[in-house]
Amino acid sequence: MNETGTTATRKKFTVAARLKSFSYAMQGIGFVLRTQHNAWLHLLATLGVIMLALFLGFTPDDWRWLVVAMAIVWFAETINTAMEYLCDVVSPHYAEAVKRAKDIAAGAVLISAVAALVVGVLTFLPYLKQVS
Ligand SMILES: Nc1ncnc2c1ncn2[C@@H]1O[C@H](COP(=O)(O)OP(=O)(O)OP(=O)(O)O)[C@@H](O)[C@H]1O
Repeated sequence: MNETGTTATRKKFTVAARLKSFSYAMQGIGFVLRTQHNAWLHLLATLGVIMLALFLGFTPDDWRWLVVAMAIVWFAETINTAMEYLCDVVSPHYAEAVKRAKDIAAGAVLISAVAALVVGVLTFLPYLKQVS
């Protein structure tokens, strides 16, 4: 441990190190996209929603809602995946506490998806009324 009470060592700030850090984060997102079936569904929904919003000519205000709604789902999904991997390291075999942790993290994804759905419906509704 260092003087800040963490195991992280104090490193000098460099642009190269920040770029490397960014590339690790991109590797994490890439891994989630390649391996998580739920992420494939989120990706499909994200692309569908973006295309529909472009077609309907969303205002910047409405894009804001859409971006926030999509971001919370991706945020929850990536954290959930990280949690699952961590749980498997902590306890590769069945453990009641691991089941609780994984199910609660999955619940967070569900909450975010339902919230995004409500935001999406409320944002799209006025446009769809105009079209019909
Ligand atoms: N090591 C473990 N100990 C206890 N329970 C576990 C463990 N691994 C998974 N579980 C539980 O078993 C159930 C099924 O797990 P699984 O990971 O297959 O869930 P899933 O959400 O269907 O998977 P995926 O997200 O890959 O589609 C969940 O309730 C999960 O919490």
